[in-house]
Amino acid sequence: MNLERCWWKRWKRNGMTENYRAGFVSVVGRPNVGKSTLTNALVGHKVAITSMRPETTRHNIRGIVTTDQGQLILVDTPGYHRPRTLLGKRLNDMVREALADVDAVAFCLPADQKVGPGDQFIARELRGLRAPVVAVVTKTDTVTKDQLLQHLLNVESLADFAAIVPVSAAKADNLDELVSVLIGLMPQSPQLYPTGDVTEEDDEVLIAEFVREAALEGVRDELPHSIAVQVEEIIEREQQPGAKKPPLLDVHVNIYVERESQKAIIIGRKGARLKDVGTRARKHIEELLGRRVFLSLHVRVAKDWQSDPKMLRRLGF
Ligand SMILES: Nc1nc2c(ncn2[C@@H]2O[C@H](COP(=O)(O)OP(=O)(O)OP(=O)(O)O)[C@@H](O)[C@H]2O)c(=O)[nH]1
Repeated sequence: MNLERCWWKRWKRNGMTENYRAGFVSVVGRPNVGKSTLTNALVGHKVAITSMRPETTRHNIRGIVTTDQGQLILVDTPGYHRPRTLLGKRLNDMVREALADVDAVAFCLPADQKVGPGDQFIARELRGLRAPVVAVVTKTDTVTKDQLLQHLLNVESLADFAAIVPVSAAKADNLDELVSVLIGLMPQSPQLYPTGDVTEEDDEVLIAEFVREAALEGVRDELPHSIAVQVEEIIEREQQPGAKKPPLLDVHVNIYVERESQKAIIIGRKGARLKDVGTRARKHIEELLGRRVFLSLHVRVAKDWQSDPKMLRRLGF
């Protein structure tokens, strides 16, 4: 059988036309400009964690947006920044990796911050790419119309963009327009992932990320950078005879910090803070897995792991 014909028939049957477009879009920008919030808003599901602290994203997380016109695989990247540690260097390498071979780049520039040297640095890095770059002005809900207009002019003079699209992920404003602009830049291609898929990440990666997001809440100074999370194991409990619901899943997760004093902060008075972290993370994990979970969190000290190549490798960097 002619494989190509078979694929074509399936494509047609799924209601796709020959004008369908699909491809990869790298979402880049300085730390804390709203890349992960935007990725989640476009995908319509929580695939990337967010926080008020800069440098939250530590992996290239893929989120999938499917419409009748096309499909976007968004690659949410760590914030591009001046690295202070080996981890920082690895994060920048991840961004560069995410930029290789993409079909378009969404460069996020927040409306509430002046275009600065950090943005100019990224714009220079992007200049060498073959892929078109769309400037996405994020957080438009935080400024007045006049301020937005001025910001758009400043962004325009930064580089030669394929388009400039202002959006607010928080207010779901102009997101459809951004999707349509990005799809317009994708190559003609059949759908790359089945309709309904929202991410490519393993459950373990997402579980670790949900725990890290919960652990980040309310901690200050250097502590957010010092937290790393890894799922140790997931064990299915035995099904009780006659039980109607599926058995609980035991999820064992390690939270690494760099010093004993940080361990005490994460655990909190009489373990209250850790319990709270567990409750919040469990909610997202149960949504993700669609079943009840017993989450057990262990806080461990891995001295200066951000600069320890062996530990970084163990943690997947
Ligand atoms: N008001 C407003 N706040 C936003 C919007 N988008 C993101 N934020 C806030 O900005 C902060 C940073 O958002 P993130 O999505 O984590 O930013 P990021 O660029 O992924 O950050 P890194 O992972 O550090 O690179 C969070 O407190 C968000 O709630 C928006 O459209 N409007």
